[in-house]
Amino acid sequence: MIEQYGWSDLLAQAFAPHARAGLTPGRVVVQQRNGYRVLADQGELRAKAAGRLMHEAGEAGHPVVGDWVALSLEPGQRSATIHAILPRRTAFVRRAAHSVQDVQVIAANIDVAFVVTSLNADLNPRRIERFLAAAWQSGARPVLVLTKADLSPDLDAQRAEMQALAADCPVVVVSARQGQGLDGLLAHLAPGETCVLIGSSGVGKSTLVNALLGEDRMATEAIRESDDQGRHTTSHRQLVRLPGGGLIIDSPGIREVGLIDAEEGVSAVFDDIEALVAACRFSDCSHGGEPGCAVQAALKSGALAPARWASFQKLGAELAAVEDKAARLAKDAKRRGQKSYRSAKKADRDAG
Ligand SMILES: Nc1nc2c(ncn2[C@@H]2O[C@H](COP(=O)(O)OP(=O)(O)OP(=O)(O)O)[C@@H](O)[C@H]2O)c(=O)[nH]1
Ligand SMILES: [Zn+2]
Repeated sequence: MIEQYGWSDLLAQAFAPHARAGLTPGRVVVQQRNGYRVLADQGELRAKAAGRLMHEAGEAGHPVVGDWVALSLEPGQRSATIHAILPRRTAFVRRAAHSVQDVQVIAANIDVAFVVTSLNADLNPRRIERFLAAAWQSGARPVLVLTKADLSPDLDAQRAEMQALAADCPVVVVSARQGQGLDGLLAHLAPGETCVLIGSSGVGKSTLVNALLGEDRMATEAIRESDDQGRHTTSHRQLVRLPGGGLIIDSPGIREVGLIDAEEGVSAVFDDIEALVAACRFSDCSHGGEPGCAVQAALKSGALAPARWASFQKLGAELAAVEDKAARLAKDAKRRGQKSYRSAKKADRDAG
């Protein structure tokens, strides 16, 4: 069962200590105000996060849709407790509303981000760039999707303009209305991989999701109607299997992820990582194994997804070329009264 939701040998390896502790793997498919629904080999279960997990982890360490988790099952009941989250491969985050330091993870372990824009209206390059940046920063592979091809005044010119903007990322053209281009879009999503659709309101995301779900959508609705809990959920099902074997996460939060922090620009999406870097014990930490490295700790706990860290490093290198980073870091370190790793090492040597 869980293989169909993207379970892999790599995940099984990461899960091994939890398996030895008698826990069961599952994937969070729905996040509700008062709990979760989790897909395990036993089927879909209601789940609550263990108090310890909620208290010990910051907000970024709370389970979200797409997370792989370690569960204990209540015998005879269709409910479970989440004890741990496996390290996230990728993650969409935004700053938590109540705090600048804290980040909120919206969804995890997404392989492909379809950035959707429609061909009937004026194309907005800045907005598309922002959605593409949000996709890159999550660690997912972006694919630019041009919808409503049937309404395009000049398809070839628009496609060329968008391909130039999207650089290396693939561009696909679809018309959900005419049922065109869906196979080309799905070609970017392997079985067991997870995708999201992000983009502005009205560009045709819902229409596209419905087209991709096809007949399975009916089955999804039927499952919800017969929900034996007898309670209607306010949030719709968020992680769903597509007929072709891919998976899709759909929720209002994820759809608009690229619009968050628009004012501050895309670099604001990396605030959480900058806070981690500032929390390393040494001001010149290379995050490559020094003691007291907050980045390595976050990678290990799963609070920071490796692909996000890789994107940050890539962008960080680019930023360093345009601003005097060294001067800024030195100033920051002085303000915090941090010791440099190199000078601490030297002091150790001198003392010993
Ligand atoms: N002509 C044409 N219209 C389309 C196509 N796809 C979607 N539409 C129409 O565009 C409008 C908006 O589509 P939605 O799917 O609701 O857009 P959305 O991106 O989900 O919007 P939000 O739910 O606000 O995020 C609807 O009236 C659709 O019928 C298409 O391929 N061709
Ligand atoms: Zn570090």
